[in-house]
Amino acid sequence: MISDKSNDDGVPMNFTNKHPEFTFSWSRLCVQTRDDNKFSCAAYLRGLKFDGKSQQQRRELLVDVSGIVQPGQILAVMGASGVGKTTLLKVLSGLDDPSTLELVSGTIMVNGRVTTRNERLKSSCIGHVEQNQVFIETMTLHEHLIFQAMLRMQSLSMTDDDRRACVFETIKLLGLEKCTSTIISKLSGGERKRLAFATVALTDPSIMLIDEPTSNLDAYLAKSLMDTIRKLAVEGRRSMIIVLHQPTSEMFKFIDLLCVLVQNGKQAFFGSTNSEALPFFANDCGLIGSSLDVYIEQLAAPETAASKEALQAVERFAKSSYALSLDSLITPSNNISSLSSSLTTTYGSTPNFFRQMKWLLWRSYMAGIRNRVHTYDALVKTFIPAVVLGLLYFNLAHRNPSRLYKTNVNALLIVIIYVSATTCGTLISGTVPNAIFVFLKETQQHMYGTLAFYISTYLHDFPKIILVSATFSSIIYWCASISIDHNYFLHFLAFVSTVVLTSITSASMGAFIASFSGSVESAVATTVPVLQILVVFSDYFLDLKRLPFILYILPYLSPFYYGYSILNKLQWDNGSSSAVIYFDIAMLFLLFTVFNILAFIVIWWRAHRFHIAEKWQTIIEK
Ligand SMILES: Nc1ncnc2c1ncn2[C@@H]1O[C@H](COP(=O)(O)OP(=O)(O)OP(=O)(O)O)[C@@H](O)[C@H]1O
Repeated sequence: MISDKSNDDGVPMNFTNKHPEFTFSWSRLCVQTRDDNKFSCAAYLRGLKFDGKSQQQRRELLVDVSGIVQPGQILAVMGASGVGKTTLLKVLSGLDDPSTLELVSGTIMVNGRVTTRNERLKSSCIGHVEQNQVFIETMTLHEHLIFQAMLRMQSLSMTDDDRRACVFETIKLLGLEKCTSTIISKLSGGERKRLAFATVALTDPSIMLIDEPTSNLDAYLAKSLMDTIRKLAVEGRRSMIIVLHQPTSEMFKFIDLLCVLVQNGKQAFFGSTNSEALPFFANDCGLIGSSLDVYIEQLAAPETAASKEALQAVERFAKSSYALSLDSLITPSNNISSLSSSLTTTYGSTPNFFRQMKWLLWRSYMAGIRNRVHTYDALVKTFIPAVVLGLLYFNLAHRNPSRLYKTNVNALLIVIIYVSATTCGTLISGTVPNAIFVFLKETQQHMYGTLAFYISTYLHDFPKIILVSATFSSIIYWCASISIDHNYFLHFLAFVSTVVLTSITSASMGAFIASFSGSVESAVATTVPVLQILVVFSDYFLDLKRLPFILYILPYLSPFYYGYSILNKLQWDNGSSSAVIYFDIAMLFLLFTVFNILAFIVIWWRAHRFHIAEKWQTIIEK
C-alpha cells in the first residue's frame, strides 16, 4: 500500500530538480517489422535476423504518428491491445530492437533538435519503465535498488550513503517498505510494476516513458501511483509519457494530453485531454457518448465491430485543426539556444572500472547464494558420477592386475576428463546466456562495460569450476587408487591440476558458445555435442594418424587431446616426457585464452553492433 504520508510529504528531495527541462516531440513516425521468412542458422541461434532481405514481408506497426510533450505535462498513449503503444514508447526511448523493427521514417526531437537512437540511448535524461522489466529474480527488492543506485545514479558527487538514502526514499515514495527484503521472484505483479518504476525514478530522468504503470494494481494503488507520477511531472518539471491500457474517468484527471492509436498503428487523436479531446470525438467524429472513456472504448473496437464514425476517426483527425496545430508545434529547429540544452550534454558517465567490478561481483554473490537449484545441480553432477565411477573402478590396481589393467585405467582417465569438462562447460553455458541478456539491457544504460561484466562473471564462476573438477577427480583418484608412482602426493596434485585445466578450457569453450546463443537451452544443446565430438579426437578412441586430411586440425582444437595426453604420460611415462607435457599445458592455456577472447569479442559486438551500424550510416549519409 502507498501510505498517505509519502504522498502528502510531496516528492523527495532527490526527485525534484537539477535535471535540464526537455520538450520531447516526434513527427510522422512510421515503423515496420522486418519479418524474415528465410531460415538462417545465426537467426536460429540468436533469434536475430540479418539476412534474407529480399524475402521480407513487412508489416506496419506505426503510421504517421506525431506528438509533443512539454516539461510538467503527462501524455497518455491509449488504444486497444496490439495497436503499437509499446512500440511507440520503445522507438521514442531508443530501446526498440533494430534487428526486428525498422524505423522507416520520421523524426524524434528534444527541444526541437532531431536526435538519433544512439543519442537517446546514451542520454541519462530519458528513463523508460518497460512493460516487462528484466530483473535478477534471486535478488531482494532492496538489493536490486542498491545495485541500481550504485551504478546507475549518475551524479559523481554523491556518496554511497547518499545513494542508500535515495533508495530508502524511493522505497517509501512507492509504498514498497513491506517487501524490502522480499526476493523479486516472490513479488506480486503490482509490486514488480512499482519496483520497475522505482528503478528508473532513481536516476532522476527529465523525460520518463512508462509502459502501463497501473496494470495489476487495485483502484486505490493505481490512483496513488498516478498521483506520484503527477507530482514527479509537475513539481519535478518532467515530460512524462505513459501508456494506459484501460482508462477510467478517474485517470483522465491526472493526464494533460492524449494520444489515441487505433488498428495498424494509426493515430486517431493527439491533443489536450480537457479542452480538445471531448469536442473532437463528439463534434468532429460524431461518436456516441459523453465521456472520454466511452469514446476510447468505441475506437478500440476491432475493425469488424467498429462503428462507421470510429473507422473514420483517423481521417477526420488528419484533416482537423488539432493535427494542423500539432504540426506547427513539432517542426525541427536549428536554434542555437535549443542546441545548447540538447541531449548530447546529458550523456551518462559510466562509473570507473573498479566500482563496476565491485558491484557486479557483489550482485553475483548475493544472487548466487540464493540460487539453490544451481548449487544443488552442480553438486549432484559432481558427487553422483564421482561416487558411482569410484565404486565401479574401486581399487583397480589390486582387483585387476592383468594386462587389461592399462586399458581400464586409460578408459577411466578419459571418462574423468570428459565428465568433468562437460559438467564445467555446461555450468557456464547454463548461466552465461541469462547474464548476457541482463547485461545487454543494463549496458544500454551505461551502468558498466563489457570487460567488467566478463571478468566479474568469470571471477564468480571460476571458483565453482575449480571446485567441481577438483572434487570430482579427487574422489575417483583415491577410490580407484590410480597412482602407481612412488610419490603419491605429487602425482595426485599433477593429476587433479590437469583435470582442472582441461575443465576450465572446456568451460571457456562453453562461454564462447554461450556468447552467441539466444538462450540457455540453445547454449547447452550446442555445448554438449561439441564436447562429445571433441572427445573423440582425444587420441583414445581413434588412431589420429589415419584421420582424413580435412579433419586433421580437430585434435589440436580439442582440450581432451592435450588433457588425456598429459594424464597418460603422468600415469605411464614416469616423468620421462616432461617436454611433451609442458607443450600440452601451454596448448591448454592457449585454447583457454583464445576462446575467452573470442567470447568477449562476440559479447562486445552484441552490445555495440547497432551503435556501430548507426555510426556507419551517419558517416555514409554525410
Ligand atoms: N519486434 C517486433 N517484431 C514483430 N512484430 C512486433 C514487434 N514488436 C511488436 N510487434 C507487433 O506489433 C504490434 C504492436 O505491438 P505493441 O506491443 O506495440 O502493442 P501494444 O499496443 O503495446 O499492445 P498491449 O496493449 O497488448 O501491450 C503487435 O501486433 C506485435 O505483435
